[in-house]
Amino acid sequence: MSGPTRRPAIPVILLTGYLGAGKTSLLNHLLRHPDARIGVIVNDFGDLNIDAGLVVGQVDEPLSISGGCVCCLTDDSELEDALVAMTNPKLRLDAIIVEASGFAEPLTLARMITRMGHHRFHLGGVIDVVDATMYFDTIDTSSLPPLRFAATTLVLVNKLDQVPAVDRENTVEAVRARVHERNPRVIVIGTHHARLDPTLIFDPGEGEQDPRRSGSDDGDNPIQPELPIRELLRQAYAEAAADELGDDEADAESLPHRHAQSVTVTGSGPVDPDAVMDFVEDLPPGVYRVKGTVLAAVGSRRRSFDVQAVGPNVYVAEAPRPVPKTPSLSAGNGDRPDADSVLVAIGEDFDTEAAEATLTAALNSDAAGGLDVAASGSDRSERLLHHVRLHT
Ligand SMILES: Nc1nc2c(ncn2[C@@H]2O[C@H](COP(=O)(O)OP(=O)(O)OP(=O)(O)O)[C@@H](O)[C@H]2O)c(=O)[nH]1
Repeated sequence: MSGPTRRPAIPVILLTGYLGAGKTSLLNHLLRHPDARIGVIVNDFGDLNIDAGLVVGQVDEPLSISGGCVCCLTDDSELEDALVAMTNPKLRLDAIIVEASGFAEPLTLARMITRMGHHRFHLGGVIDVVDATMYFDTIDTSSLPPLRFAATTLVLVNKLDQVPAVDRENTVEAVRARVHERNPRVIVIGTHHARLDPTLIFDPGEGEQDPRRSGSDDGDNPIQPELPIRELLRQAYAEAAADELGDDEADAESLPHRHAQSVTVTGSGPVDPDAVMDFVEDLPPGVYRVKGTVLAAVGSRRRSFDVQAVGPNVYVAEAPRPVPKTPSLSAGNGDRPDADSVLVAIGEDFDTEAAEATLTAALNSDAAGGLDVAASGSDRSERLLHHVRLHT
């Protein structure tokens, strides 16, 4: 999305949840995705329980790579060094997931990542996994909803297979209501075995496709991009997962199994930056992510910006080159050779028509004559530029 000299910042996703809720299951599920290249940081060495077959190398090495990377930290102060190391373009990672121990406080962790403010990575969301059968006995036991949801962007109500089929919807709804009492912007999704559609939280294969992260022009110390055994391991795990389902398959089919929805909108000419920021700073209900590139008038110049939002976290960076001629942002968006800007909104159960209408207006304000760019371009870019300054 951005130019040849600037590498896109990698999203850092925090994975939190009460003991045994399903954090490791989610991690393993994401690692199994055939296109995913995920860096993993586990800050509790003793609890490391990632599928060993998906991890190559010794766990006490600072970095190792196959389907995913593992860096085990026994000390939180090492976190920033590990994150910086994982942004090495040779690793071509799509995302870095930090699995916190069961007792970690999401708010504190989120603040820690944000404070680091490193332009090579940014907070890409906080996922909290809760156990559908234990939620009201463990993390939500007082009259006030848990504070942890203030920092959360996505809650998985996991282990729904252990709830009678007739009660599943109500169970998710009860958790959703409590979470929303604390933070109405959190997306709440029911899962079993933490089977989450990965496109909700990162772009599988994005790091692989991005030549700036390939390091291929960098001859020394190459890291083998793909271990031959990787595919075999994925097949083995896919078969194991099928066996695990076994006779429960039919029942599992009746479990909520939703996929992410997405809307892709393009625009020509400079966007209305304020309208874009209105959208990304206050995402409509159900929209979890927004990503793309926009062309904006800043003073007398036109500049392109990479824009990302995950829940309440907004990330904007200057894009040295405009939107690619063939955006590969989302399935079904097709070729849009004339686009100056493109934004994709991703979420679950959201009003796609309303989102499309709002974004279309924001990205085509010039054509609609609704914005006098020459007169107001600079002022209207101020919020956009403010976010850029936060990461430089
Ligand atoms: N029946 C059922 N079991 C699950 C589900 N998700 C996870 N489990 C099981 O629950 C146990 C705990 O899951 P983990 O993924 O290890 O949970 P965790 O949050 O990483 O656990 P800690 O690291 O101990 O905090 C494992 O035995 C999983 O196989 C689910 O949706 N349904």
